[in-house]
Amino acid sequence: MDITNFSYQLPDKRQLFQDLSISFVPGQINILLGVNGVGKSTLLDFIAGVSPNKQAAAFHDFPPMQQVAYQMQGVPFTGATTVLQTLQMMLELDDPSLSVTAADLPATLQPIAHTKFRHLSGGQRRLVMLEGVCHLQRQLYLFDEPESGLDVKVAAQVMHQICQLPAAGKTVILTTHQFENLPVDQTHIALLANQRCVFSGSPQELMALNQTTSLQAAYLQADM
Ligand SMILES: Nc1ncnc2c1ncn2[C@@H]1O[C@H](COP(=O)(O)OP(=O)(O)OP(=O)(O)O)[C@@H](O)[C@H]1O
Repeated sequence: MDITNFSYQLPDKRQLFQDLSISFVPGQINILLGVNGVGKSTLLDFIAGVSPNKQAAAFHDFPPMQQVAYQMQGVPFTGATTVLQTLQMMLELDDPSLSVTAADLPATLQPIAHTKFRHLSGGQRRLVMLEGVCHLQRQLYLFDEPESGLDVKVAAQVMHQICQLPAAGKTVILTTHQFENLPVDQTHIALLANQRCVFSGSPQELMALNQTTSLQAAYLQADM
């Protein structure tokens, strides 16, 4: 899955990408890194097809929109539905005959199965959305800062859940600013800076390039 020579100007005429070429590895966890505002979420929007002016010629071998599950930042549900009703609605997107009960939910969600969304904390809302997105049957999963706002223990669980997807042949692209829980095996890193992709490779290659054994240190030393 490649993007080649992709340029994009924001509505206020600032150039966000200039001849951006970037690759993602199918069947792996692809981690999109870069400082705040570099364009990670915008790029996910283009990959997901939610940005209307996608320059199709620059995007190669991505699955069609119907095969993409996208967990955007924020939570798109109103407060009136319960956790179970929300997950049921998401399951029905794939197959109206599917149903979910409280007993099917992971232990973290069972106690809040019948709680309305408006009574959940921000972190709990994110957990529910993650659960729903992971159960959709898609080829490509996009997660925009899936650990943001979560307690360290829950964040580790979230990353563990996401890391199960490649074992089922799925491809993941995620953005993050946290390094603690990032998997280093079967992982591809793409680093955005200065309107381009300035590094593409494994975590080991990024660490070797910057002569460190810490991924976070390698990121901090990278040329951005
Ligand atoms: N609708 C919009 N109109 C104008 N500018 C926008 C719009 N959406 C995003 N931007 C700008 O695009 C730039 C990239 O934003 P984006 O959210 O893609 O960055 P990011 O790398 O995901 O940042 P963060 O790590 O903070 O989430 C930012 O400068 C932002 O202000």
